[in-house]
Amino acid sequence: MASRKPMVAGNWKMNGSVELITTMADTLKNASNNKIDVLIFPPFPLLSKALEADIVAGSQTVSHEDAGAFTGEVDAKLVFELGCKYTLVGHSERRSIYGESNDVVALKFEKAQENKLIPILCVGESETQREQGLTESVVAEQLNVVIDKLGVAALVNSVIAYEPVWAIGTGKTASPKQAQEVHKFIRNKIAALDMSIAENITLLYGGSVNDQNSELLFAQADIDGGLIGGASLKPDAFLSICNSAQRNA
Ligand SMILES: O=C(CO)COP(=O)(O)O
Repeated sequence: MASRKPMVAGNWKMNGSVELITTMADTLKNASNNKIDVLIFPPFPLLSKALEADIVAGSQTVSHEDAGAFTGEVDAKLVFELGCKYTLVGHSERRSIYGESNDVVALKFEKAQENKLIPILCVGESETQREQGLTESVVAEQLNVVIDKLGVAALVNSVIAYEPVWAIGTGKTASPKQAQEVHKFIRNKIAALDMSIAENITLLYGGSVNDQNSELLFAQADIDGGLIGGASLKPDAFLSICNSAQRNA
């Protein structure tokens, strides 16, 4: 019997403000979070404000190094010490804009877990890759690099977010059927290695999720919640997405 808990996570990217933390904290008090996990990934300087306001918060990335002369980087140990439970790793914007390879993403995943953070591993194909029928092989490779390096057991304390690159910030959401197909592929792939991990791992969908489409997406059997970009900057829309997840929990 699967025991996975739905999750709604807001990735603010390079957006937000101290004021938005306050508004969001007030709004999220209305989200009864007992059945789902609700969390925010604000920019680094807002993390302590979010935690002080009782928002569960995580970082948008962590360094793949422990410490040292890496100007501008932030290490996982510090993020954990601050009070965070989660970090994103391998978001497609980190991969495409900052050149993070699958190997670097796997190192970040490892550093997160070594420092007691739960990594949310982002995977997903580009539009061209989908058109070429490569969706499953791209997603499989992104997962394999982590599994080959750390073993399938490393997935126990992790979350996977399927975010098709063509759906991010474009308003082109994957249909519930398209998203479910890839989520099912991911769960089956893990199940081939370990059934219990596959049944219990939380799989999020991300890419133009809003308060109009979240209900149907979250109703899919293998979609356990969402990683929300733009709509997570609008407290009312974000609350309404949380409520959809709650209804489907
Ligand atoms: O990248 C995303 C979340 O990590 C999705 O962004 P949007 O919801 O703005 O498409």
